[in-house]
Amino acid sequence: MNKEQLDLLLRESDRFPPPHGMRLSYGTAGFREDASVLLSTMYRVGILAALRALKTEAVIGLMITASHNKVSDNGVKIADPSGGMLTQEWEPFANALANAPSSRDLVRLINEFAEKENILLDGSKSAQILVARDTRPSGEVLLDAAKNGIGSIIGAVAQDMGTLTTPQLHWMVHVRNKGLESSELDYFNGLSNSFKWLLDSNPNNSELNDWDNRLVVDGANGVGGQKLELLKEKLNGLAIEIRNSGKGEGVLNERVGADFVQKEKTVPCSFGSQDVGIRCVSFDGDADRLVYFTVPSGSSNKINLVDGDKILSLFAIFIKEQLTILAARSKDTKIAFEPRLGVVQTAYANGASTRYLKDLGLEVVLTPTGVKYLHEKAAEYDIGIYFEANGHGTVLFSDYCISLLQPVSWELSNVFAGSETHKAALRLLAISKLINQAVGDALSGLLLVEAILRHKNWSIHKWSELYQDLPSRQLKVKVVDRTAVETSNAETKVVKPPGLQEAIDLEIAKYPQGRCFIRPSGTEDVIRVYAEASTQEAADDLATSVAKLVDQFLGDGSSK
Ligand SMILES: CC(=O)N[C@H]1[C@@H](OP(=O)(O)O)O[C@H](CO)[C@@H](O)[C@@H]1O
Ligand SMILES: [Mg+2]
Repeated sequence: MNKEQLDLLLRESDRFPPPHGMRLSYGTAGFREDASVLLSTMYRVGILAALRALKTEAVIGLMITASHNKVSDNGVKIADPSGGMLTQEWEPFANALANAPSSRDLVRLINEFAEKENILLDGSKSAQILVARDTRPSGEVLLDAAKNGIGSIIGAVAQDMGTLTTPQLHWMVHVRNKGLESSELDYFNGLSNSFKWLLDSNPNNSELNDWDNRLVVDGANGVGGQKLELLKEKLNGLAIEIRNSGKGEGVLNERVGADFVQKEKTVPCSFGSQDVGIRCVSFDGDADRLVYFTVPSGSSNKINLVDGDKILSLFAIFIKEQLTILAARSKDTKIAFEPRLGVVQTAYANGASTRYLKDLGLEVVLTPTGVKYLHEKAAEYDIGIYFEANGHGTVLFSDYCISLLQPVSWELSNVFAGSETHKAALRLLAISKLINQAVGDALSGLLLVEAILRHKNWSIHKWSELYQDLPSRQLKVKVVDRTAVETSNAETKVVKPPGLQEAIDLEIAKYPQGRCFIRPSGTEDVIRVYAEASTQEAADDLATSVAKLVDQFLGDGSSK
């Protein structure tokens, strides 16, 4: 590090002292805390992003959001050159940077790491970082701190993309590094054009006059509703009404949004009896998750949830159908096109969904919780579909798969132009353009769901009846130290503390179709408990008794 760089870092970092007595951790979704303690973290993640951009010689993203968490929280995460999450290999360095007690320690860490990674800190190279934030009031000040961090590495430049959804920023990084157009308008045009194409490729277009095109969207009072307002202008064929768009009285994520709807299975604010039977969808605060639901008739405030597992199932059925159409014709063409299709879930996937997918003949694998794990696994397939039950997911097409699909569609256009086979190839290409290739995206996910439902002429009820969810319950337990719990087998077994898994197994054995696991949350200071059983009462009882066990082994007596 040259003297100019050293002086700059020492001077700037002194302005952002770290909070006392806190241990920050780059968890399931970056750093997340109460916004009031995050200034120094933002500054330091700015440095991290600049180093990553210098190392990879590519555009990097920095997103300020705390997703579904309460409005007083905030957070930050980095998008790698592919548009995916920061490589896990850099997470220990991210932790060390965030927790360095003084400016001198910080500079020492940067120096050592730069040497190890062969990153030149002499200003001889330039680096570009796209920065954005969601609609949280704390975002602006925190973004300034992050820009300061980026500016503390000579040669690194921040480009402020303003207020975006998390997936928009990841998409911009992804396409920018492919040398493609990456403005917000390009994003909206890409989505609306491929959506239109999918609708036009519908075999039953004329019979669909009775398809109910009404859709009511819960924007979680966040950025997603605002962006959908813009996208909506470019969409035909859907009657979208947006509520909780963040323009009115409501508070971000407070009794609204995908996390609330999925975990509480309760009608969100601004929804009610007027919506009975209509297709409704909730985004989370930064619009990287979506779940559908309907409001049943009657006085209860409960909803019928159509969660990430059912979205995954819908995508899987449709893609499999297109592949089957193509395979049937492959003998008539010279092209052998049999891509490997894989489905990736976590232990939170409802057991009924996993069984349903396997019964369809699909290859299903489980990974630990967190998009970085699911994404990595899905990328191993030619077409990999991943979803968390909470509604985060997407469909990944490998470059190899796209490179085959393109000539297949051309060859088919010569011999079978306009045929179902030709359309199947074009539909798969349209899906690969519509669905976000970098991360789960509520906007593109919504359009793909809508296109498929319309294609199949399915109501949300028909979709919901693909299989019956097993009753489930999720609880959180506050413990003294959540890192005391260690797990294995995609988080389904506890390995530490000793004896806890055996005690959980004894509880599970009491319930027909019982399944239960615990794991430390990566975004909250709690242990999460998930239980499934043949009745709701049994799932509730199993979750409660295992929460008690967690409390006995680790707790401070205040489970909630
Ligand atoms: C049970 C659950 O929904 N966990 C969520 C939640 O992580 P935890 O590590 O469980 O706090 O937030 C993550 C980031 O959004 C998401 O990937 C994950 O699925
Ligand atoms: Mg989110």
